[in-house]
Amino acid sequence: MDPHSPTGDWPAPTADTPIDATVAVPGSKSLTNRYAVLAALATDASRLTRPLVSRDTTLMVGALRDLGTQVTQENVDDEPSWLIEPQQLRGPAGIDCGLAGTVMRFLPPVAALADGPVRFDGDPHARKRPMAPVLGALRALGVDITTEGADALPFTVTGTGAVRGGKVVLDASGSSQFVSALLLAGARFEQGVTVVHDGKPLPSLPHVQMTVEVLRDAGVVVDDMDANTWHVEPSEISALEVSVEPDLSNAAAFLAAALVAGGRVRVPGWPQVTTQAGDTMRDILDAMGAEVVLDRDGLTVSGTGEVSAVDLDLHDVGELTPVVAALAALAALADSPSQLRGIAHLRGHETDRLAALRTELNGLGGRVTETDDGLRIEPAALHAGTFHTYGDHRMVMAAAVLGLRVPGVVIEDVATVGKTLPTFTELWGRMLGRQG
Ligand SMILES: O=C(O)C1=C[C@@H](OP(=O)(O)O)[C@@H](O)[C@H](O)C1
Ligand SMILES: C=C(OP(=O)(O)O)C(=O)O
Repeated sequence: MDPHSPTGDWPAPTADTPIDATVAVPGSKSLTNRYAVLAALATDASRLTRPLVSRDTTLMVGALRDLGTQVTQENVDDEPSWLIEPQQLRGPAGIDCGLAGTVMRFLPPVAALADGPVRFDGDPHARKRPMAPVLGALRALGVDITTEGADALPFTVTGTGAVRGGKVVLDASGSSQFVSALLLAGARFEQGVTVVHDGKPLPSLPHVQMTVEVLRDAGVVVDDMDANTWHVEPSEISALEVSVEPDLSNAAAFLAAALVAGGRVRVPGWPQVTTQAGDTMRDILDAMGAEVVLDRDGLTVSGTGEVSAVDLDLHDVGELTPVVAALAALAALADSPSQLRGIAHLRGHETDRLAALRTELNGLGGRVTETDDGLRIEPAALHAGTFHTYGDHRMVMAAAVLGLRVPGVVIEDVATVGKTLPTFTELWGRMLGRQG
């Protein structure tokens, strides 16, 4: 947590004039934590420039250190920079996953390569997040895992220093992270790994594509030609020398601000080509009435303050849902409801996001209903009130977007945004021309 960031309740600032701001967004959580895992499994030292420094990535670094990896965190030219030196992975260790899906899913296969027991636990709500498919898959590959109840946190992985590997079939309809987890460590398994997804459609596919791409960057051979099947060849993992792209999903709230308040927001360094799911925000904002321009300097979004209703399938980009739902709730003048579909798996995210968004938006006067696989948001005038955040960083971001237009929105436990963006309130205040 940034020592200067507010904690407790935070009155969300309104936007009294159109915005004209440039917002430099820190590095991607998903890329930072993938690179960190691969660096710990690599043959030599890796250098990550501009990694995200937040609760989720700090937990990842802490866990890798507990497993024996050396991580040196420095600031070079005012930017964070990490030197990650792989060592023989070892137990015993106790890993705090916090509420980070990437830590609780990506590290059990890494712990399986350690020599000794590694116990995993996390925040109270983390014990409710789905884990069974990845634990079952590891057991099928010969790994010893004991749980203390259901197949969820807390559990202990007892490695012997090597994993046989081979083919596993699992149902990853609850989270793409089950697949990514096995692929990230799979090159270090004796037979590599073949992962077959069998079940309802896999969510967040761009995140699996991101995993495949970072593995290829590290010299690993991955076959992803067939749908729902991935094969990782056994091999060494090469050291990485990478600069982390800005987190495009974290950029979503700032871009949304331009649409809601009118004016424009620029995000420098927006990649021309990326596997980040957050890139889809360009199309979503366009559909909601913004003007969106991507050029070599970055992304610029301009809006008039009017938000259009939308019917969107967010299956691939579920992490954008809270901010998109806030935008849809501000489409008060639209003559039709908005529908957000394909996101049943959000019930297993940081909190049950469908229930949380319905409850909190309705608490401000919204007319939101939950469907089997998403949300239906009818036009309604919103009013002041407290917006509860359930330990979910993206609930804070959604509430801040609402607060731009609805006076008197108070965001409960604003510090929870530190899961991925500890400097959120500071950046938000600066975007609005005020102190954060
Ligand atoms: O692998 C990743 O970095 C992520 C995958 C997605 O998870 P789900 O597939 O569980 O939605 C995404 O929502 C999460 O924010 C990050
Ligand atoms: C679902 C998310 O995170 P996690 O990596 O904890 O699953 C998210 O950031 O929206």
